[in-house]
This record gives sequence, structure tokens and C-alpha cells, in this order.
Amino acid sequence: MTAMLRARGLGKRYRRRQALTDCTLDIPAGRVVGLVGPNGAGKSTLLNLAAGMSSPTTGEIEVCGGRPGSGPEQLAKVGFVAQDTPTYANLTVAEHLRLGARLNPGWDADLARRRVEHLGLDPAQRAGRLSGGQRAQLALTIGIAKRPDVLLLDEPVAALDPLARRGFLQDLMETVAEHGVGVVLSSHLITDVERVCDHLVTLVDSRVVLAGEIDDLVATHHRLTGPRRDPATLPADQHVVAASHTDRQTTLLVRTESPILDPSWTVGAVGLEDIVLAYLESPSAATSRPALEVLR
Ligand SMILES: Nc1ncnc2c1ncn2[C@@H]1O[C@H](COP(=O)(O)OP(=O)(O)OP(=O)(O)O)[C@@H](O)[C@H]1O
Repeated sequence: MTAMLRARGLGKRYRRRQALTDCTLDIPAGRVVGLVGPNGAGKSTLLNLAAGMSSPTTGEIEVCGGRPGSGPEQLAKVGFVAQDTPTYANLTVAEHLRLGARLNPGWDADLARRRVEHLGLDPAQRAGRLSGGQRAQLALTIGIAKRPDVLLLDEPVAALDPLARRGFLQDLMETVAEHGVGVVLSSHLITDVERVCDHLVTLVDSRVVLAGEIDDLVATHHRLTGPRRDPATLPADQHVVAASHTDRQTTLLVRTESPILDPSWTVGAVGLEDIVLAYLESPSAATSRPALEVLR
């Protein structure tokens, strides 16, 4: 099956700023991918490259088997809602939907109308008069109604209140279940990512430091607690992501595919948020070792 997103040595440089470095990814079709990382890590840069809004400085990227932005067929496959949720201030909600219908061959007018009704958006209201969250919902509605194979969403829930956020994520999951659309969404809310995504890509300082199926990532990371010990003495297949010590005790976050057999450790499970935070907190350690890629 054609990968939803495939990148090889992908890099993007803006003058003196390296925004994405040597990014290599293989994301299978139909996944819901959470793209996480600190401010300025390169998330929008990766989404813009995938949408064909900018071109790579180095390497290559394919989305649904095609080069981003390479023609009408490719453009129809990809829905993109940029971070600033672009809408036309002087066009009404209804005019946005008419424009969407005119520009997109696969437009689902019924879905768009139902979603606007459900959100309580006034079709006669100009987009410039909508609240930030309502504008985001309108942009998202257009992205979904286009019926793309892949939907790229740059911080889609950032402007939404908690109820609207939950509603949006539910709608998104329904769309995924009904139409099998793949999604890449960037977010700072790891709990949201854990709830709706099955695949994770973590960027730190322009590099991918952790990528893979979320279930696999959670299954291969463990918290070890035991008598104080130098992490360098661990077996080679136990990769230490984070370490903390008291006088007598050592606590480690390790990644390993193998069972932990050493009886001096108490082994505990680690949630996705703690795993991601550990990688974000130690960017130097993350960049000095190869990114973990767990693929089934
Ligand atoms: N058009 C541009 N011109 C120059 N530098 C840019 C441009 N776009 C992004 N950058 C730089 O590239 C780096 C990555 O930015 P990017 O917007 O991809 O980060 P991000 O992970 O999406 O951040 P955030 O979470 O704050 O949205 C940053 O250092 C940013 O300043």
C-alpha cells in the first residue's frame, strides 16, 4: 500500500535558520499522526512541505505517492489547514462553502452543510466577523468536506474552547472511521494526541527524535527504579532516555525491545506524555543518537 507520507533526508533552510534537518519518515496509509515538539521545532515547516506550500532545500518528500503540489490530482488528495486558519474576511460562511464546491472536485456539500449547521455557524456571517475559534471550525470544515486522502492540520484545536475541542476531535475521528482519511495533526496537547492518534512524530530542534506507532512506543519504554547505579552500566540494548538520581536511588526512562530481567530494578509503565516530555527535555541526548523508529 502507498505510504501516506514518506520523507528521505528532508531538510528546509530559511536563510540562516535550519527549520528541518535530515527528516526520514515512513508513515503507512490511513494513520492518524500526532506531530509534537516545542515552539520552533519544525512542525509547521514539515506540514508546509507535505502540503506543497514550500519546497525542500534537501532530500525528498512524497504524500500519497506523489510530490506535494505537483498538479491538480495531487492537490485533490491533500487537505491542508494552516496554523492561521486562512479564510476570506469578506466572504460569508455560505460563500466559503460555494467556493469550496467550485475548487474541489470531490467536494461533499452535504457534509459541509451538516457541519456548519451542527456548529451553529450563521451561513450569512462574513468570516471576518467570526470569532477565532469559529473561523478555525470553518477552515476545518472546508478541509474535511474536500474529502482528501490526507488531511494536514496545523494546530487545529489551538483556538477552540475545551468543549469545541472535544467535539472537533470526535468529528475528526468519525470522518476517519467513515472515510478512512489519513490525518497529520500538530498539537501541543499530548493528551489529545494520545486520545486520537495512532502514530507519533516528535520533532526537537528541527530533527525527528521519536517516531512510530504509539502502542509500540508505549510498550517499549519503561521506568526503572532501583539502587543508585551508573546508567552506563546497563546492557547495550537498554537505551537510557532520561536519568535521575537521589543519594540511594536511580530512576531511569529506558527504551528497549527486550524484557528487563535484572531483579534489582522495579519496572513501571510510562504514559505517552512522560515519554514525549523526556525526549523534549533532553534535546542534546536526543540529537546525539539516532531517532527511534518503531514500525510494524
Ligand atoms: N518563513 C520563514 N522564514 C524564516 N524562518 C522561518 C520561516 N518559517 C519558519 N521559520 C523558522 O523555522 C523554524 C521552525 O519553525 P516552525 O514554524 O516550523 O516551527 P513549529 O514547530 O511549527 O513551531 P510552533 O509550535 O511555534 O508553531 C523556526 O526557527 C522558525 O523561526
